[in-house]
Amino acid sequence: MTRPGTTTALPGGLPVAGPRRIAVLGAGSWGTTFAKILADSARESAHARAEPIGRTVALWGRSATAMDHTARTRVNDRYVPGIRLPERLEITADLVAAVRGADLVVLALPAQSLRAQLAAVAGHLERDAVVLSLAKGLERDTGMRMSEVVAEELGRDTGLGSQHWRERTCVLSGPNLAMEIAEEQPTASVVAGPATELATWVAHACRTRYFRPYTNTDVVGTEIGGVVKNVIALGVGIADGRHFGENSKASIITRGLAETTRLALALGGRLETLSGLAGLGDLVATCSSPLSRNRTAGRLLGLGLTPGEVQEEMTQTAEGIKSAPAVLALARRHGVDMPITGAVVDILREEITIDDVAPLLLGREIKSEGTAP
Ligand SMILES: NC(=O)C1=CN([C@@H]2O[C@H](COP(=O)(O)OP(=O)(O)OC[C@H]3O[C@@H](n4cnc5c(N)ncnc54)[C@H](O)[C@@H]3O)[C@@H](O)[C@H]2O)C=CC1
Ligand SMILES: O=C(CO)COP(=O)(O)O
Repeated sequence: MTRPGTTTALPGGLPVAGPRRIAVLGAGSWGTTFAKILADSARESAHARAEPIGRTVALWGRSATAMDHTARTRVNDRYVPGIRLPERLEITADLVAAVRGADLVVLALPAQSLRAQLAAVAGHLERDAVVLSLAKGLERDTGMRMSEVVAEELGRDTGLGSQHWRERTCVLSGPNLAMEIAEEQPTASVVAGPATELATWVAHACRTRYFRPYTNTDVVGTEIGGVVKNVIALGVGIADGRHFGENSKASIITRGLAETTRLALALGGRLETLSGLAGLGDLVATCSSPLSRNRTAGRLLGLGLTPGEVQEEMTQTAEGIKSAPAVLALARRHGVDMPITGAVVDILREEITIDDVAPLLLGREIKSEGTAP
């Protein structure tokens, strides 16, 4: 059955057999790794059909020096050290060349940079292109999800209207620590789109023997799961930095899932999404792994560094730091109680000290368990 607000057909102008050219914008850890997935997928599916590889994949990064170096060495030393990138992957700092003819454009940029980059690229996008957002953040000033930013910004800049882009925008989220995937460790993920056909079209383009995308049409739930788990991972990191043990961390993870689910449901997301890869799956991976930048940032806070000192220490994006206040504001607008997010925001604003956080992280009133407020 089709859900209200979803469409059933592949939008016009798309090759049914899958994208012919894919551009990945953003050559950090996830963009570089995802470009590798796409290039490997193109090779594997051509091999399975005993056909030549018909699909090109380009990875764009803003630094000409860094992209030159990566193109020459086939390794992105700074973000995914030691991983050799597929020979056929185009590596470029030329934005126009990257997106020319691309029928799938993947956005692998930090959430707060996305709008400006969309404005820069809008004039060069193919009208029928599909957009896939990988970012796990809310826009700080507006509280918008990335798919909303894409539809609004491209709708305005291309003159095609936000509905045109809403029908063509998918998001990908799940337990996807980039470095593990770059090492080809088996991993699952979720592609959510406005229609199953479109999500499936995208999923086929990023399926490899080590990366397994599932599909759904719950764009809201999938995005909220990815955004809020970063904030909860900050909370778990704080507990870790305070040398609290596994009980504390499991308690924060579990109650963190409850508040994430409350927010997602209030915004129209679905319960099964939050108990799936984009909810529970990502939360567990991020909160358990020393590879997580958000957990690491939280840990530094727990060890007593100020938020400013933590920002200076972090060489990669920890989205939760900038998104946490926007998550809390969004929750308040929808009357959703998020005590762990609230405590993390208080710490980031230096309104409470790390010594006061233990009771706050798990609320203080006696309530019944479950996701209800
Ligand atoms: N690294 C990971 O394991 C995963 C990351 N993500 C999400 O992917 C998004 C991107 O994160 P990462 O690749 O990890 O970040 P990163 O910190 O590794 O790299 C960010 C990249 O974006 C570039 N960049 C920053 N501002 C820019 C701008 N204004 N214009 C153009 N390029 C700009 C940087 O130069 C860098 O290449 C984030 O929203 C993150 O939450 C999602 C799943 C996994
Ligand atoms: O989103 C991620 C794993 O799914 C990456 O988490 P961090 O951004 O905390 O490293």
